[in-house]
Amino acid sequence: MLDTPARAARAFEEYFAGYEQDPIQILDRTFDETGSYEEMVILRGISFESHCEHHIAPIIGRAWVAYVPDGRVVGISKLARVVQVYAKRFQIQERMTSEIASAVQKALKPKGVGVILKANHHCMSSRGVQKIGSDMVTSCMLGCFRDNPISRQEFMAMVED
Ligand SMILES: Nc1nc2c(ncn2[C@@H]2O[C@H](COP(=O)(O)OP(=O)(O)OP(=O)(O)O)[C@@H](O)[C@H]2O)c(=O)[nH]1
Ligand SMILES: [Zn+2]
Repeated sequence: MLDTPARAARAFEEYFAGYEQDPIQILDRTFDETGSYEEMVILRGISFESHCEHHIAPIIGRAWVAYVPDGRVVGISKLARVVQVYAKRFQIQERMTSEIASAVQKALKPKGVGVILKANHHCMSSRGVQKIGSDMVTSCMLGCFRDNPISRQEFMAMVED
């Protein structure tokens, strides 16, 4: 175990690398050659690994990120990168959900943004109350996803269990 302190420090640098990255900058490059595409764009099932800020235990889950563009779209990998940046910080799931939605809203100024996260909290399974198999589901709906039930339903229908 002689090398463990240094190894653990390097691992923590990876776990929390998201503090060095700016989500708005990631979303900065947009494309307006959309061929007048106006419908919803959804990136489904983006896997993430985060750590809860209470126990520094893993939070393992998936994210669904949707937006309705208003004249411009972003490279689709950038949505996954934004999820990754916020995951690689100390988190609670509620804040991570709203941070992702706010970043997409701020950078793209779309007609609306929807974010759903489903995750297993290891602080609840490997310790403490020791409940395996329950996941936590959180959502943040902005713009038309908040105001228009049809947009919200269209998004929810794309989120498989
Ligand atoms: N709402 C929310 N709670 C979380 C999240 N991650 C961990 N927690 C909870 O944070 C709480 C911290 O509660 P404390 O009572 O201070 O800690 P604890 O004594 O270790 O609590 P137990 O986990 O119940 O043993 C626990 O209930 C965790 O389940 C999260 O992302 N969102
Ligand atoms: Zn925890």
